[in-house]
Amino acid sequence: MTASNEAEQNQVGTADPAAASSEGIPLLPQDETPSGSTELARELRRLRGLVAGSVYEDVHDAVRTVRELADHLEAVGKPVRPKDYGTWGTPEHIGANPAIGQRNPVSPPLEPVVFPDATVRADLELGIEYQGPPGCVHGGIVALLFDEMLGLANAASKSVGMTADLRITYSSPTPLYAPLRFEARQDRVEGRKIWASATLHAGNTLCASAEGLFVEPCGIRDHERSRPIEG
Ligand SMILES: CCCCCCCC/C=C\CCCCCCCC(=O)SCCNC(=O)CCNC(=O)[C@H](O)C(C)(C)COP(=O)(O)OP(=O)(O)OC[C@H]1O[C@@H](n2cnc3c(N)ncnc32)[C@H](O)[C@@H]1OP(=O)(O)O
Repeated sequence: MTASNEAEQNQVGTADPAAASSEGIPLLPQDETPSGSTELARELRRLRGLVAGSVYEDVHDAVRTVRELADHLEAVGKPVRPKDYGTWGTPEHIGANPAIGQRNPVSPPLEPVVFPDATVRADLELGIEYQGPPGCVHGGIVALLFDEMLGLANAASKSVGMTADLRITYSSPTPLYAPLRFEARQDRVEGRKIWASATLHAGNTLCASAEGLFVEPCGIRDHERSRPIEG
């Protein structure tokens, strides 16, 4: 197997939509990492919700504990730097993503599934740590998740690019602690330009919709695909 084939095999977001049932199949692998990083991120997500969503009389002991934990992790961890990935979409790259990264406590995380028509869907609930207006999801968080969903819809359709233009229409407040559904699809491709669109519903209510233009970076195709994209 060539290096670029191997890199492509390891890429996430490459599940074949044709293999999906009408229930969809996960677009990204949802494996627990043997190291426990996924579990660590899950507990830190809990902490984010607790810290953002509560007031405490005295947290000095908790501060000490968390500081010791951070010192320990800093001492024993091996940093994963962008220049080490070699390519886009590897577990090391995607794990740190703020929308879908299983290693990133900032990510909800989105757990997208793909359907045979290459539509990508993600169901989730968002808590207080994502709040904008009282009881509602922050508009910037909605934009982040739309950007990711559009990117994933492009990945499912096997042509991807950098976000060049992202337009969001906020139609109705997006509620916290309510089942939300994102759906995204690639609409068309012309040369290096890719258009995709998405919706966000809470039940039957359309909360927001998005349209994005993505531009395929030079050097992402074929044999050059595993070349890192310089930002
Ligand atoms: C990419 C490979 C991925 C592989 C992954 C596989 C696995 C997937 C797994 C997981 C998916 C993860 C998904 C992540 C999602 C997150 C996405 C982001 O957050 S991206 C960061 C934010 N975006 C930027 O930082 C861009 C900054 N801008 C640029 O770098 C450039 O401006 C760029 C690349 C967008 C275009 O630059 P130029 O030099 O390559 O190309 P020019 O010639 O300027 O434009 C090409 C065509 O596009 C139009 N164009 C460019 N920008 C436009 C704009 N803003 N509005 C309208 N048209 C625009 C131009 O008019 C031109 O059109 P004419 O060919 O003449 O018809």
